[in-house]
Amino acid sequence: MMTIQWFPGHMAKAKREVTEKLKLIDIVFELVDARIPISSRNPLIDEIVANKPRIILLNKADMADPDITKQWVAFFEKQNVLALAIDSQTGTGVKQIVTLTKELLRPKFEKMIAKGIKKPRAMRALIIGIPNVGKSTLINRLAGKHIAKTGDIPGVTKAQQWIKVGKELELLDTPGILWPKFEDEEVGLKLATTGAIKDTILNLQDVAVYALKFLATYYPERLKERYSLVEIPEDIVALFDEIGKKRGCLASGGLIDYDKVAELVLRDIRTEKLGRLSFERP
Ligand SMILES: Nc1nc2c(ncn2[C@@H]2O[C@H](COP(=O)(O)OP(=O)(O)OP(=O)(O)O)[C@@H](O)[C@H]2O)c(=O)[nH]1
Repeated sequence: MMTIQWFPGHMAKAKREVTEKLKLIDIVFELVDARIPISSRNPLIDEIVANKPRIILLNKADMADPDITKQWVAFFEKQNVLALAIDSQTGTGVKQIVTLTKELLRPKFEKMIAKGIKKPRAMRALIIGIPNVGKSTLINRLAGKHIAKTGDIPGVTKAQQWIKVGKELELLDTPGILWPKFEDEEVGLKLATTGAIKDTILNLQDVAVYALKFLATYYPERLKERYSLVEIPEDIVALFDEIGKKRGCLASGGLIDYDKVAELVLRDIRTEKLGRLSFERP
């Protein structure tokens, strides 16, 4: 996983690169994290993509709360944006991307045929998303074999290549990478909780405090069960203490090691020890 420093110059360059790629394609697959579908979007995406047909792909849906994901799909559809829950790692939902794309682009291609083009070219698509959202994994999944390297270095320009997805669809081999809205503190905390940004960027204890408060509010039963709590203490330090005592996160002298507690809780969240969690609701 890469940590990208998004300086204003980098942002301008990323935007320029995506804008260039947009000229080549018919449809955008906007990849977001199903657990945080708003925080994992680029703040300027609507402006940048503007009039291109688009499908929002709620990736890593295997890790998200299925009921909440359904609500998100309905939320986007209410705004006239097609949305689809997928799991790029196993391929769940991925076939539907092609079906939806065909439906969405049919009018455009029927027009081409009406103009006398007998054999229209393949439909062309671009995957766009913030770092670590699963772009390379999805490209590999759509390609059916390992073409794009996962963990590719972002921003390295090379000749544009098309990857065939069946007969009717082609995908640009390099995805569009855009930055998240990380000037917003809560967005940063959500990105860190889900592991989208490196743990060295934010204070680990701050992230765990945020995550635990969220769990206490929205998933109290799972929190109790995981850490064998009879009640969830109101006070966040007391909650850290309880979890630390139960799990043996101790420093010398028998004191609770809060960094260890934070690490443990975040690891548990990211490895689904508390089940499928969504950190954003419509
Ligand atoms: N559980 C789950 N994990 C996924 C899914 N898609 C991708 N991942 C994992 O998420 C991590 C990031 O995936 P990548 O495909 O490298 O993400 P990317 O968007 O190409 O990342 P950058 O190259 O940093 O821009 C990897 O560990 C993947 O295995 C998914 O649908 N479900």
